[in-house]
Amino acid sequence: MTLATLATLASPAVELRDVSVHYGQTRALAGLDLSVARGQTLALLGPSGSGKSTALKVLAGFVRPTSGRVLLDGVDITGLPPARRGLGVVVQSYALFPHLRVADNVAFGLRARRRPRSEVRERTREALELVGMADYARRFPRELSGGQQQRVAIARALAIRPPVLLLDEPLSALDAALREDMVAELLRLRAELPDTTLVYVTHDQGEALALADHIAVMRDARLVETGPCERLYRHPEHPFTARFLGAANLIPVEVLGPAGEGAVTVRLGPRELTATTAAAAARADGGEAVLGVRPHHLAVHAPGADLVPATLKGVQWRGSGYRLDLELTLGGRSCPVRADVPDDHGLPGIGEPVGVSIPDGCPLVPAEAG
Ligand SMILES: Nc1ncnc2c1ncn2[C@@H]1O[C@H](COP(=O)(O)OP(=O)(O)OP(=O)(O)O)[C@@H](O)[C@H]1O
Repeated sequence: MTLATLATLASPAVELRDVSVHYGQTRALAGLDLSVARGQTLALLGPSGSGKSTALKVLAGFVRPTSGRVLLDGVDITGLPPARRGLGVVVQSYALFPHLRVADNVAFGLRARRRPRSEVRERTREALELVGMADYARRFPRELSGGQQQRVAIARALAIRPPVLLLDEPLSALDAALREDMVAELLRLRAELPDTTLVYVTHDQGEALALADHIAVMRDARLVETGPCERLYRHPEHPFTARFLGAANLIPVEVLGPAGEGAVTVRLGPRELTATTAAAAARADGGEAVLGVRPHHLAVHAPGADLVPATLKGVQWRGSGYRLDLELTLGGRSCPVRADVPDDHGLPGIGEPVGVSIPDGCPLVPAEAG
């Protein structure tokens, strides 16, 4: 193995280095650094307008960055047109050619690359089998359901055997039930293509957690935080991550001091709790910090001396349970929070006092960051 090959293997599969994009006066990306390892699935997660699609388009080559570089296996491809990058791209609207049959849609990229006929036939069949659409090869896109069209779009991207597959909200046009099915399909596909690197744009945290092994959280043209899914969910370092990934309530607490490895004691109303800390949050020692408490971690009781006093502000029935709007009273300040509880037994009327308990083990995040 040559040194050059070794260097390629060690490089991330795709990388954005200090990439900025301006569309006229709009800044869509501001100094984005992103690196995706070979075989990794990275979800780009963030609210609408945060720059996710732009980041993907820069990787695909559809948008030229105002500044910064794009690397594929360590090689600078910033100036390379999309077709010469050899990446698979699937966008929101399936963009199948309506006048071509399924098989011809899938074969399109291979024919454009002037591959021999036998190879085109073989790879088209293989790609359609991979997405479970081999029986539909002769149909036209209009004769398929939305989910089936989406699978064909994925097969078309896969047919060229791209080392990197870029998916931009591929399920956004589908209804909820079909999305669930497609997430399961994509997971199966993922398992069959362990060496393919996947970048998946979504604003749906459930999809991101189900499909990705790493998540990059974006907001306002910038990367907020990136890391393995579980780390980001359980130990977010930024309040925005805690809120966006798991809808955590951000409750101000007083940090009292360390409580062993990766934990601190905090005071929340009348209670002392143990909170987990990531490296950045540990710096909040003694300072302003907030506890990220997910709605299903709050429990609501009748008022009590060792409970956080609160007022019930609203109740919504959600089918599988109840979503409560509460206002915590914390040393004269009030803090709105949401709680998800399984039933409404024992709940007082709107405007009445309640007591709230919060478990140990919620993540502490610095209040000033994010
Ligand atoms: N072609 C364009 N011309 C001008 N502004 C654009 C263009 N494309 C995107 N923008 C702007 O750039 C910003 C980032 O857009 P982008 O599509 O990357 O966000 P996003 O996070 O993918 O959003 P969504 O989830 O709504 O698709 C937004 O403010 C958007 O309005």
